Amino acid sequence: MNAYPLLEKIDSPDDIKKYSLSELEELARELRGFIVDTVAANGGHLAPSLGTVELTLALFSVFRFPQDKLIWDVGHQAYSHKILTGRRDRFHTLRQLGGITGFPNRSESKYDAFGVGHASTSISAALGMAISRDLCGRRNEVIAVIGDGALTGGEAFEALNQAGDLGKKLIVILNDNEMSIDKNVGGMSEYLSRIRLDPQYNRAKKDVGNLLMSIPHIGDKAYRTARIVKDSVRSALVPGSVFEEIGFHYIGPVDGHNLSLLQDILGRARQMDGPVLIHIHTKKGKGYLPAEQQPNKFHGIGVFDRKTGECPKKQGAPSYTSVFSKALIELAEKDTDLTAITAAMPSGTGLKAFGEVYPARFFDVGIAEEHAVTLAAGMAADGRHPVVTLYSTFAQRAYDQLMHDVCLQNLPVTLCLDRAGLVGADGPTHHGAFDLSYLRHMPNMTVFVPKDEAELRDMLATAVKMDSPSAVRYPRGAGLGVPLSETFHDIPIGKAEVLAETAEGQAALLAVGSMVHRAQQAAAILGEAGIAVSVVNMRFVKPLDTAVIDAMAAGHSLLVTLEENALAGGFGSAVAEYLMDSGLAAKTQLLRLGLPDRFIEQGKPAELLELCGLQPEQIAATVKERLK
Ligand SMILES: Cc1ncc(C[n+]2csc(CCOP(=O)(O)OP(=O)(O)O)c2C)c(N)n1
Ligand SMILES: CC(=O)[C@@H](O)[C@H](O)COP(=O)(O)O
Ligand SMILES: [Mg+2]
Repeated sequence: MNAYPLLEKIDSPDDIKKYSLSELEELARELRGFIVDTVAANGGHLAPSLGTVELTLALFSVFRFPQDKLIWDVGHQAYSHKILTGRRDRFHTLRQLGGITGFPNRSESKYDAFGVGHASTSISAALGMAISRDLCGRRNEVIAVIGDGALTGGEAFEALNQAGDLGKKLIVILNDNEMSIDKNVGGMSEYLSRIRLDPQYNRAKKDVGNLLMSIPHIGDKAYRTARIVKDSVRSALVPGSVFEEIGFHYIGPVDGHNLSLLQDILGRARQMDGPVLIHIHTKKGKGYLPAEQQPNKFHGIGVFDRKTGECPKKQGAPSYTSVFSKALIELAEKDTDLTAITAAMPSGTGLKAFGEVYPARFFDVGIAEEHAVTLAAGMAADGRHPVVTLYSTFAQRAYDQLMHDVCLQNLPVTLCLDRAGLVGADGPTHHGAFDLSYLRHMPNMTVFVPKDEAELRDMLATAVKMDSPSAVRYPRGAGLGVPLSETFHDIPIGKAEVLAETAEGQAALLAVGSMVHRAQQAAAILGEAGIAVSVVNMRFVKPLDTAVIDAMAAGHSLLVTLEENALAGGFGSAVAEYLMDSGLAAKTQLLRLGLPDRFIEQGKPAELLELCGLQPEQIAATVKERLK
């Protein structure tokens, strides 16, 4: 029997316009079933996408895409959008190598108006499109959908600020599900809950007609006059007055699962002049009980059993994240100056546990990486030692804060970069491919790269004792399963560790982080082929252990650098610069292995490493070829 009879008739969003309200409600059920089936098999962002099913159907039934432009913030809630825009038949390849990507992507579909993955960009991009439209004299609509979590990001406020001022026709839909990945934080989040608790919302839920009446029509003079008279009493009483005050028409809060109400409101918003903000209230995980009950777990999830919602039990080595989490708690017991800062990723970075043990020293700043780093700089300037833990990819946001606020003032802030290297299914928006490149040129910075989870503990302990900026970068997922010591050992700053040295070696493999173990495996393969190579765990990208490079250059004709970072400007570049500057380049060959100068696609980490030629057999073959 066909499980998705309505869905299977949809080849383009225009088909949705033919469906009656009751058919659309049935279609919403089918979409949810289809999404749960696929994510159970592939993993993905389930709970956010289940919450936006009615919104997507309402948008597609009211607007004309792709002439009208729809920009999803983060894009992790856009699975219905993907399925309804010609990608249903390929949706089973979601997040797999060569398959449908997990986020809207301009090269994947003409309906994906803007590529996303990092939060809080949608309103800026939408405003840019609205300005461009007006410059060309076109009349299409531009719509940004942003979550309450993404609204904590500074860029969203910067865009609202300008959009309210410019007065361009623009629709912003605030999808408020009372959650970021974890609990949402901040004054804006509190403000949104006050609006939801406003008796007017509860009245409006019962009396839809009244809510619709309150939406102004084009040329509604009384409304305009009321807006111009900035009456403080009105400001205090009218929900959404903050948005009104900066220049938006505010509509809401609206039940985001009431399809006909959404259709009505979107239809009216389309008729309005100027920027409009529609505040909808939705449930994260809507329609799939395990996700409704545990929206955090089902925000982004691996494969799971559709019937029970259970994930396969994790076996094997502890993750780098969990080793980091425990180590920081242990260190903070003795060092009461340590504080910990996350930008909306307490679970993902492992800092949630720190917050439970040391609530007064833990800070979740929302999706605000820039603020997180300068906040840390402020604490450090006043005598604390903050540990800012960010995903490598999101730390890109805070480049200037690291440079200008932390390094320039030589402040003792430790940046912990989780998910460094290739992350897998999230793809190019999320790979931590560039941190060694963007940290290496910051004066005063020390960059630690642990080869395994035991070294991560020791590097963290060493970094938090420093009185200057430091960064520790480690990969997503399980460690190598090495034994963990009960105590911490200092790692000498800037000193590499020689793991294997051959007197008559032709090549020396100089590796950092995740590539150290692969270098050892490659060395074993080469050894079996009768080629003896030395292996060095470089440990630091800055300062570079130039003494070890000198020694390796003296004993080997070929140096090979290995890193899970972009080759452009990364560890290998640092070695190349040193060889040139020291004159060693004249007699020493250098082979740099790492991530090529392109954005790496999504896929399983092993598949991606293979694409980049970084699996041990490939490394061995490349070295062998070069030695010829
Ligand atoms: C710059 C940046 N920092 C952190 C993240 C990780 N992240 C992805 S979704 C999300 C929460 C978004 O919450 P919200 O916008 O309310 O969407 P919801 O998941 O609740 O639908 C976070 C923190 C990100 N994508 N981009
Ligand atoms: C959409 C987003 O940015 C996050 O949900 C991210 O996908 C989490 O990644 P991890 O699964 O590595 O925690
Ligand atoms: Mg949310």
